[in-house]
Amino acid sequence: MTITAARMAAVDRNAAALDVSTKQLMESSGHALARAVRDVAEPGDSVAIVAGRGNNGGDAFVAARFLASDFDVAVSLLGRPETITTDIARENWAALQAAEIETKRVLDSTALDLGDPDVVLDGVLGTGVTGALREPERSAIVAANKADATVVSVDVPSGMDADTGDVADVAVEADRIVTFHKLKPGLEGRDDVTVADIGIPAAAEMFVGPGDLLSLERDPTAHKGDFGRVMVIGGGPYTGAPALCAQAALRAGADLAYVACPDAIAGEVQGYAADLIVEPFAGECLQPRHVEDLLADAAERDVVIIGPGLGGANDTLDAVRDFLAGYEGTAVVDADALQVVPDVDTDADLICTPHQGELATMGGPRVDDWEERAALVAEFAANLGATILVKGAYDVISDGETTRANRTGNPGMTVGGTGDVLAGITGAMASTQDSAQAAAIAAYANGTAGDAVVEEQGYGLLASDLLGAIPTALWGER
Ligand SMILES: NC(=O)C1=CN([C@@H]2O[C@H](COP(=O)(O)OP(=O)(O)OC[C@H]3O[C@@H](n4cnc5c(N)ncnc54)[C@H](O)[C@@H]3O)[C@@H](O)[C@H]2O)[C@@H](O)CC1
Ligand SMILES: [K+]
Repeated sequence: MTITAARMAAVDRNAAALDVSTKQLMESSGHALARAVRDVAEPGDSVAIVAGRGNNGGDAFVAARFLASDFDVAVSLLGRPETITTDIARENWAALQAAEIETKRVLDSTALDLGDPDVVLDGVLGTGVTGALREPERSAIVAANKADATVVSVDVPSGMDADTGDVADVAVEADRIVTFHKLKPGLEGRDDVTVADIGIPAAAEMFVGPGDLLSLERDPTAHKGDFGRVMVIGGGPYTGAPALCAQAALRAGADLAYVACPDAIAGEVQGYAADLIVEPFAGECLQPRHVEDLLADAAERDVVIIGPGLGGANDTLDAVRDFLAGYEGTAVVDADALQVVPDVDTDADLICTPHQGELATMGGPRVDDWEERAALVAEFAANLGATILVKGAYDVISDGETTRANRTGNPGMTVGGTGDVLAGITGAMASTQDSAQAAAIAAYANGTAGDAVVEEQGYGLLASDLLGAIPTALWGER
């Protein structure tokens, strides 16, 4: 199992939210590095530590503190201490000064002199490298490769892309690599790598947390359409459900939300919100005769959400079946529409959002213990070939490969309509994220919105109260 740089940053942030700070992780990283250096060095050997200004360098500062009593340690910082990019790395640099451990500042590429060390510890660049190599980092990498020393790299050999293993320019030729938490994809197949457990709790990966929202950062050059055109197919016996769902999609950042609904209720749906683009079809409920037109419209949109307020009439369910059979994009399936999923033959990428009763109707597992449920839902999702988000006190999300759980939300959210809101957020997320991640973020944000509303006003929450709280849940405090 490997982990990408982006996922690692998310897990790190989730760990911090679980009260395991990045500084604690850095301490573990530095300790693991010091152990690796001890394995290749004799007491009294000289150890040249080359550190960049990010957390990769911070790990190396910690290692220096662990090694200084038994080795001849000298730390070279590539740049001025004021320009160290993170507080925790800067604090660990300060700790070296306070302990009177030998440090040097390398202010230009010609100033780096490693001497003739027995060991070089390479903390120049880790997973945070971006763009072409700059100075003095580039020269430091070249100097490390020239040294007649055993080279130990921190996390990844500096200059290498951790996700791909690509070296665009030069990279440190490491004899040993100590990587943290999990193997990085770019290091796969090498026999010189140690994976160090740095104390990240399993919960930081299992439970959706604020780190999962890091992928929602927006590029300032984005334009209309980049964040999704979401189409809700819903309504008939109910009018509020599709309107709530489509509004939630907008609050979750979709650019445009379309509601395809029977013309008998179209005016009512539009009346709830001017922001919606209502596209009526003839009659009082969805029927097979509407499917051809809906498929043509859906092909122009990024994501479809089918189910909210549709009802469970036989011909409506037939229409859902026909629609999914002909659709090839991403579809969030909710409410009555869920029951057709097990026997539909489709090329669509489905995200099903059942509560536990609906999951049982689909032929899925019904167990009380959430961890047991998670394992069974993963199996069920794999067999179905779909992503499933099972709503509950602990929401479970799985695409059969990745399984997550969500703990946000509260008993006030058992009120009608919150599921429509969740489906809407899921649809918006699915236009920029892969399906399992979209569902995970949606569950987290929906619950966070509900928690914010209840904190402010107490119970008595309406699903429509959630709408205004969605943006802060997604883009507020990280
Ligand atoms: N995410 C985690 O959970 C943990 C990460 N840790 C360490 O943190 C590292 C990632 O730290 P950061 O995100 O601070 O990033 P890095 O330390 O990998 O690199 C960022 C620094 O490099 C400079 N830089 C970036 N691209 C450059 C280029 N092309 N040429 C020259 N300089 C360049 C930046 O200005 C910045 O100073 C990991 O590799 C690992 O060593 C550990 O501290 C423990 C926990
Ligand atoms: K490194």
